[in-house]
This record gives sequence, structure tokens and C-alpha cells, in this order.
Amino acid sequence: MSFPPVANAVSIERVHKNYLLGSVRVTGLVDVSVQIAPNRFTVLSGASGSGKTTLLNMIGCIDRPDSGRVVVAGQDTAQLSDDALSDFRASRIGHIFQTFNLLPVLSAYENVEYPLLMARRPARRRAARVMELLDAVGLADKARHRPGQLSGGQRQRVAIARALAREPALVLADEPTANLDSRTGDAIIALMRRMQRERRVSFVISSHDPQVLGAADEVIQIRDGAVVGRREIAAEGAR
Ligand SMILES: Nc1ncnc2c1ncn2[C@@H]1O[C@H](COP(=O)(O)OP(=O)(O)OP(=O)(O)O)[C@@H](O)[C@H]1O
Repeated sequence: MSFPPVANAVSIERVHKNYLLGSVRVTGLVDVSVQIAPNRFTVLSGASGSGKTTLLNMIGCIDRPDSGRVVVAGQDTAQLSDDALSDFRASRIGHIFQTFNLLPVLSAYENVEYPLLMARRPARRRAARVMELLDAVGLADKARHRPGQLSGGQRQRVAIARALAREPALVLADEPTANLDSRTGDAIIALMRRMQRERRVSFVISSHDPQVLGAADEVIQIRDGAVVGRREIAAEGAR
């Protein structure tokens, strides 16, 4: 399936989100408006508890805002029922997590294949896609290994391949280097950057890792649930 190009990968308009902890209201996001251009490597930065994960969860359709508009890859998410939102999320958004979140009983191959099985892709197309992706992340020779037989960096490579399996418009990564040593983290950042450029996909990453910030096209600073600054590093295509 092909999709028309969109002006913004993400458009967030006046989003508010609170959490209830018992009877206590905890602020997640306060009146956040932000546009994220497509085909870029955008980093959300901020101290612990500032609201990065909450914002990423809004963009990733994992959670809905209390009020405001969330448009992802041209789709106003409020227009979708919960089931349609799950389908949209699975087909258009890839997720990468701090703790990798691979299925431990499946091999690297099967972990990458899983979203394609869910999408009912025919077996031959699945096999070609999985091997192309494992090759792209440098793990073609580890296809039969389970996560427990792989290093942290290798597990994150599998997770990157899995996130890209369905050719999403957007890949979201929540602190993707937090559980890796700095050298492995650097390699993972370089891999994500390369995938972003080669596959013309938008990456939005929450991180306070200086190495991740250093790789960004743009940094969006979050504090106390609000966007407090933006730093443009380079125009798209200029890096
Ligand atoms: N499910 C929840 N229930 C209650 N409060 C929550 C929930 N999720 C987040 N919060 C609160 O919302 C605020 C923003 O949290 P969030 O996880 O978005 O921050 P963060 O910037 O991602 O932090 P970190 O870098 O530590 O992951 C914090 O005060 C947090 O305690």
C-alpha cells in the first residue's frame, strides 16, 4: 500500500493529559502544541518525569489525550475507534523500547516476522522481508538465536528490524540506549540514523543521552509537561 506524502509526521495541537493516582491528579502534559517534520531524526529531551514518555505515548497511539488533537502521518487519531486505532498503530508506527521487549521464546527471525504474521503477509514475502531486515541490521547470521542468546546491542538491533518490518511512516524509540554501554549505544544510534535516512522514515526518540542528542536533526525540550524549547540542528537532507 502507498500513502500520500504528509506535511507533518506528527501534529500535536493543544494537548492536555493528566493522570489520576488515587485521588491525586498528576500532570502529564499541559497545553502541548508541536509539529514534527517528516523524514527526520527528532529527539524529545527533558529531565526524568518531564513528560517525554507521555508525549511519545500520545504520538504512538498507546494512550489518548484528555483534550487536544493528535494527528499522526496525516491521520487525526480522534477519528478512529479503539480497534481502528490499534490497526493504524500496528501498520504505521514502529516502536523501540529501552528494554527491547522482544518475545523471549521466539528467535530473532520470528521476532521480526511477528508483525508480518499479524498483518497476514504471505510466507514468501515474509521470509524475504525478514532476511532483508536482519541483513540490514547486521544480524543475518543470528537469525535462529533467541534474545537470551544475544547481547543487549544485538537485541536492540532485532527490535529496530521489527519496528521497520511493516514499513511504518514513523518509528518511536523510548530511551533506546539507556540499557546499553556507551560504545554499543553509539552503534545503535548510528544504525537508527542510517535506517532513518535510507528508508525515508521519521524517527522520534525520547532520550537524555548526549550521544542521541548529538545525532538529532532537531531537539524538542520538555519541562514540567510543556514544550519549552526547540533546537534545529540541520535542515532535512543537509546532514
Ligand atoms: N500511568 C501513570 N500514572 C500516574 N502518573 C503518571 C503515569 N505515567 C506518567 N505519570 C506522571 O506523569 C509525569 C510525566 O511522566 P513521563 O513518564 O511522561 O516522564 P518522562 O520524561 O518520560 O520521564 P523518564 O525520563 O523518567 O521516563 C510524571 O510526573 C509521572 O510521574
